[in-house]
Parts: sequence; C-alpha cells; structure tokens
Amino acid sequence: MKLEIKNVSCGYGSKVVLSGISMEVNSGEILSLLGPNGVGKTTLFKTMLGFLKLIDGEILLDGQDVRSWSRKKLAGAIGYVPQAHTPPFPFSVIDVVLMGRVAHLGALSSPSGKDVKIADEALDSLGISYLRDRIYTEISGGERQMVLIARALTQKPDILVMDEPTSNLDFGNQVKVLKQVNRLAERGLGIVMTTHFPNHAFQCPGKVVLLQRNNRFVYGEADEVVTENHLRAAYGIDVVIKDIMLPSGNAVRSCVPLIN
Ligand SMILES: Nc1ncnc2c1ncn2[C@@H]1O[C@H](COP(=O)(O)OP(=O)(O)OP(=O)(O)O)[C@@H](O)[C@H]1O
Repeated sequence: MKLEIKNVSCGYGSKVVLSGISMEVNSGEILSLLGPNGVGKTTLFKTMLGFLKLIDGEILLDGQDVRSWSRKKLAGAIGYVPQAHTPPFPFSVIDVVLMGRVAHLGALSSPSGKDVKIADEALDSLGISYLRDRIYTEISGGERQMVLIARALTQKPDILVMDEPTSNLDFGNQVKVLKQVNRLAERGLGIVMTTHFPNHAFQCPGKVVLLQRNNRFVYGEADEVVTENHLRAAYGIDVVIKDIMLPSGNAVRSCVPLIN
C-alpha cells in the first residue's frame, strides 16, 4: 500500500498550521517526521487519521482519496500508536489490545474468539505474551508502548502511524522499540513516526521529513535531510554528524549536539 500526502494544508478551523506539504510512504518503508515543538507534527497526524478536516491537498491510499472513507475503513488501513499513557481504568493488557479490534466489530457486538486470537497473535509477534493478563496501569512505560503497538497491530493495518514511540522510555527500551519499528517494516508495514531524535532517522533508515519553522520543510533520504545545516536551520543549534566505524566493519551515522 502507498500513503501519499500531496500538497496538504492542515490546521484548526481557519488557522493553517502547515501548508503545501508532500510526502509518501510505501509498505515496508519507514518515514520519520522531525521538527521542533509546535511545528505541526501532531496536527499532520490528526489530519492523516481523519480526526481533523483537510484544509487543502489530498491524502491518498493506493491512489484513492481517503476523504470519502469512513473512520472505520480508514482504521482498517492506518493504525495509530499514541504516546504511552496511563488510562483512568485498570484494564488488563489483553483488554487494551482487544480495543484495537473495535474498527472490525459491529455496532453492539463484543469481541469474538477470533478477535481474541488476533490480539494474542499481536502480543506474541512482539514477544510480550507474558504481559497478557497483567494490569495495564501496573506495567512500565516501555511495556505500555509495546502494548499500544500490539493494539494497533490488531487493526491489521497496512500503515502504522506512531507518535513519538520512544518518548518517556529509558535508553534500553528506546532501542527495543526502535528494533521493533525496523522489524515491523521488514514484515511489510509502512511506518510513519515522529521523533525528537535525529539519530532515530539513522537507526530506522528510510525517508525523513524535517519540518522547519515558517512552513519550510526538507524531504528525502535520511542522509540528505539529516545534515548539520538542516538541523541548525530547524532547531537553531550546532550539531556534528559523523560516521562511526563499528567492530563489524559497518559504519553507523550519528548526530551529536554541541552544547558550547
Ligand atoms: N486544538 C488546537 N486548536 C488550535 N491550535 C492548536 C490546537 N492544537 C495545537 N494547536 C497549535 O498548532 C500548532 C502545531 O501544534 P502540534 O501539536 O501539531 O505541534 P507538534 O509539532 O506536534 O509539537 P510537539 O513536538 O511539541 O508535540 C501549535 O502552534 C499549536 O499551538
């Protein structure tokens, strides 16, 4: 499946936050969305997911304009992984994951054995079946993020939209989630994720959109977009980008912000 954002303008009522923005992601690819606080990443996500009305432009899935799609049909194609949060009620993990099946259920029906099987498969595919019967409010932030990914997977989407999937996670859990992002793309999902860490664009290779202020943006392969000049323009800080040689002989590109 191909998700195309074509010349999109989005915002709130008459307030335009982003305009003329274009990008695309195909099955099996990762698109990272970088940009300073308040530049419009979440607004773009909400528009992609149909929560905000498109002001101008087109959002196409395999060439079809999604404006005519029902929320349910859209949810079957695009899964959303929000930032890990604490819900007000102590649901079990399996119940949280089953909530992802809502888009596939009839008006008043409850999940069937088939839905439970799909939820269990999603937990298993992420290696977190051991959390199945734990209470969601009593597991760690990293575990919650994995559960929210499992919940989105039960929608059986082709595209996964992830809002800062590593926010609030410790160093180790960040890497675990990024590894999962790469694995999901290898399994054929198209991934769009926001991140505040330019290095994530090197660690989850693919295309990058770097949103700058004043409605400017740079779009292309990670190596072309995540450069010292572009990061300085977007964030107003100096950074050094270097290739680090690993013992394996492979190089990994890394971005270091300069404090002084
Ligand atoms: N409900 C709303 N009504 C009007 N303006 C809003 C609303 N929500 C956000 N905004 C404004 O839209 C702009 C973009 O906000 P958005 O949340 O999309 O930024 P972001 O890039 O996701 O930021 P962050 O990195 O801090 O999460 C900001 O100026 C914000 O104040």
